[in-house]
Amino acid sequence: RRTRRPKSPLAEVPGPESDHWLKGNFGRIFQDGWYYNLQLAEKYGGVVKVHALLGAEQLYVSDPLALHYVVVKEQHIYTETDMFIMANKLIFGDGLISTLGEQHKKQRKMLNPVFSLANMRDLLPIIQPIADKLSGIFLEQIPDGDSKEINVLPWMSRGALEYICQAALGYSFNVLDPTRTSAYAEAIQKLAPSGLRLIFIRPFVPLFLCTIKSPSLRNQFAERFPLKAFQDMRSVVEALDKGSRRIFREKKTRMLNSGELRASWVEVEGSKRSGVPVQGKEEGERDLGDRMRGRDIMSIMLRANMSSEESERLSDEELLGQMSTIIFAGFETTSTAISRILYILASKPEVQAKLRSEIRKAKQRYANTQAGWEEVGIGYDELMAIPYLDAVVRETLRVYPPTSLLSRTCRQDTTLPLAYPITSSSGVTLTSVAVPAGTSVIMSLLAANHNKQVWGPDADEWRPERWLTESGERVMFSEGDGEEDGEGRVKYPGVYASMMTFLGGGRACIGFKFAEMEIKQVITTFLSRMHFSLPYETDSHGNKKSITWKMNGLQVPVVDPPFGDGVTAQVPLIVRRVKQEDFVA
Ligand code: HEM
Repeated sequence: RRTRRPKSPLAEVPGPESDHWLKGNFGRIFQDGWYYNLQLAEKYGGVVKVHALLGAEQLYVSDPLALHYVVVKEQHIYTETDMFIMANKLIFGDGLISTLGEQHKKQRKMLNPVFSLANMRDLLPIIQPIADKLSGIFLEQIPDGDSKEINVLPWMSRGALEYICQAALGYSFNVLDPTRTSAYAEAIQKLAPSGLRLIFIRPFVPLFLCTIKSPSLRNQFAERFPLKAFQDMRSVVEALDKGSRRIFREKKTRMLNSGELRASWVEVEGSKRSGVPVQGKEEGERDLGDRMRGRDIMSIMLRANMSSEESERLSDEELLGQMSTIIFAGFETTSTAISRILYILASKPEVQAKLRSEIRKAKQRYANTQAGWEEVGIGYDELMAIPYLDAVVRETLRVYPPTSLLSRTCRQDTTLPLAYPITSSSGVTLTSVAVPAGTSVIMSLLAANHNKQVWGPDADEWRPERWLTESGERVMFSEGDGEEDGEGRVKYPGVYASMMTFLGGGRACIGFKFAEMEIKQVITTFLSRMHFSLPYETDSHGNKKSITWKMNGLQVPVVDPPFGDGVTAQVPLIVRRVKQEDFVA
C-alpha cells in the first residue's frame, strides 16, 4: 500500500521549483545571483519558499513587517545559525558575532556607547591622515598632466583595514605599505579568502570541533586534519589570536601604567584557545598611543568596562573577542562600498562633477577660504551635512548593499505577519505565514532595499535625488516599526535611513556610523584631488574593457573576458588629477 508523503509545513508558501537535487536554488541565489534574487521577490512577494542544499525548504524574506518580526519583535526566536556561531567562536573567540541571547545583549549594552556620535567626532581628525596618505599614493603613480589606470579595490581594502585598525586599536599595521604589513594585518586580509576555500566543509568542521571540549585535544585534532585549506585557515586563526592577545596586553599595560585602569585587573595570559604564547611587537606595527590619547575603540571599551557594575562587566576573553571581530566586520564591507561609489562616479561624470563642486563649497565654507581647499580636513558635523554626498552614499548603500543575504534559524513555532499580502501556491491570499521551529530564514537585504512597494516603481534605479527635497535639503528617515507611515507605506526596521543594509534590531551593525564617516571622508578626500573615469581600452574586435559586479552573497567586481578572467575581484579605473573643467559651472 502506498503511503502519502506528509505535506510540507511550508507547502502553501509560493516559490520556485528546485533547480538541482543537491544545490536546490542556492546555485542561482548565491552565484552571480543579482537578477535572480530581485526577481524572486518580485515574482512571489515578501516571503518566498526556496530550496536549499539537498532539497531542504527555507524561507526567503524581504517583506518589511516580516523583517520587523525577525530582527526586532521576535529576534529571540530567530537566532543566528549554529554553524555561524560555532565557526565565529573558533575564529574570533567570544566576540559579538559569536554570542547569543543574554551574553550578546550584555556585550551590546557595553559596546553601543563606544560607537556613539561623540566618539566618532573625536576619531575623525585622528584617522583623516589615512585618506591623505592613500590619495598621495594614488597621485604619486600618476604622471604629470596624464592619467593612469589603477585597480582601486586593493587600495580601498588596505585603506579600510588601516582605518579600522587605527580607530579600533590605536595601532598602525603599515597596511598601506604592502612590503611591511604585519602578520596580524595579513591574517585579517586572508581570513575571508581562506574561509571561502573551505566553503564545502565549513558547515561540518566547526560543528565537529566544537563538540571536542578540551582545547588541547581540539588543537591536536586540528593540527592533524589532512586538508591544506583547513591548515591555512588554522594558521590565519592562530596569527589573529596571537596578535590580538599581544595588542590587548600592551594596551592594558599602558593603561595600568597611566593609572587609567586599576591594577587589580588580571593580566591576559597565553591563548586559552590555541595555547599560543603571547609575544613582543612584530615587524610593521606601530603603537599610536600618544597620538590617539585613549580615543581608540579598544581603550574606550576598556574604560567603559572598568566603570561598569560588576555584573555587567565583560571578561577579558570577551573583550579580546571583540578586537578581531570589529576589525574583520568593519573592513571588507566598507572597502566594497567605497569602491562601488568610485565606480558609479566614474560611470556618471555629471554626478561626479556635482558632488565635487559641493565638496569644494563645504570645505571652503569650513576653512573660510577659497584657496587650498583641496587639503582641508572637514569636521564631523560638516562632513555629515553635505546633502548631495549624503544622498550619493545612501543611494549606493541602498541599491548595492555590500552584504546582501543573511541567515537565521527559527527556534520555535511562530507566525510571520506580512505588510504586503502574497498569493499562496494554491491561489489564496496570505497575510501571514506559519513558520515551524527549525525553519531556516534567509533575510534578503538586497530584495528589501529594492522593494517597489516601499521605495517606489523606480526602486531599482540609482537615483540620489530620492534622498533630497526639491530645494536640495536632506530628507531624514527614521527606523520603521512595521507600521504604515502617513503615506501608506511600511518602512523597514533598518538602523540606517530605514534601509536594511546595516540590518536593524539587537544585532544591527554596531559600526554603521563609523562606516558612514569613513566612506564620506575617503570620498571627499579623493574627489578633491582626483578625477575618475571608466577604462576605455578596446581590443581589435571592438570589445570594451568592462567591469561586472557579481553578487555571490557579497558583492564581487570582476573584469569581463577578454580583458579579465571574470573571477578575480578588481575595479580598474582611469585616474588623473582634478582640472578646472571637473566642476559644475
Ligand atoms: C558599509 C559597511 C558595513 C556594512 C554594509 C555592514 C553591515 C553589517 C550587517 C548587515 C550586520 C549584521 C550581520 C548579521 O547579523 O549577521 C553587521 C554587523 C556588525 N558590524 Fe557591520 N557593516 C559595515 C561596517 C562595519 C564597521 C565599519 C564596523 C566596525 C567599526 C562593523 C562592525 C560590525 C559588528 C561588530 C557587527 C556584529 C554586531 C552584532 O552581532 O551585535 N561593521 N554589519
